Amino acid sequence: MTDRLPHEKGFHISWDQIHRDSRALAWRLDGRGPDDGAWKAVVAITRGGMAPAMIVARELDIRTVDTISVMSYHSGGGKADQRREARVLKSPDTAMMGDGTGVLIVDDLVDSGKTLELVRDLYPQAHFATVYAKPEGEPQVDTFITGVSQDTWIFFPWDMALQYVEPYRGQD
Ligand SMILES: O=P(O)(O)OC[C@H]1O[C@H](OP(=O)(O)OP(=O)(O)O)[C@H](O)[C@@H]1O
Ligand code: HPA
Ligand SMILES: [Mg+2]
Repeated sequence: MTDRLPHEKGFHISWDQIHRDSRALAWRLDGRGPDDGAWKAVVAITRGGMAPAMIVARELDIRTVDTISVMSYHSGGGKADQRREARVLKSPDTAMMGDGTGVLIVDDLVDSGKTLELVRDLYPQAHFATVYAKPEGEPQVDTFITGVSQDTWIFFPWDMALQYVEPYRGQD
């Protein structure tokens, strides 16, 4: 069961498209680190940020890669007053992270911004990059490639499978 509702539109991303868009993100970030443009490390926000982070690390030849595990969930009682919250399940290496200076923190998308808000509180000097961004979360992200409307649900390739669909004009 996803919290997909009440999203009106679906944006279906193929492996090829997430690869192309993640490479575009890497090229956008190249040379923008604090130390003569270099980045110290890449940290993926698991799990959705792992594929984009791997591509960014490969494109920018960064070999210090770590993860921060964040789980978002709905808190509160009935559906109406449920708030989207997030908590950290696993942290990256403390010595490497410091205040986040020189660290690229990568995720697949920002929606409400709750996930990035939580991580930014921990590492305020890090650079936050996502492949996709919805308007509500844009204030939390420093660099993103493609904006999508708030009422769009993004389907990632790891959440989908190729399957048969009936012809447009069914047999009589
Ligand atoms: O801006 P927000 O409203 O916080 O939503 C964005 C986050 O939600 C999704 O992760 P999810 O929490 O579903 O976990 P997963 O990446 O492990 O699937 C997505 O990968 C982002 O990390
Ligand atoms: N797609 C997939 N996962 C998500 C989304 C989305 O649009 N928003 C929050 N998590
Ligand atoms: Mg995620």
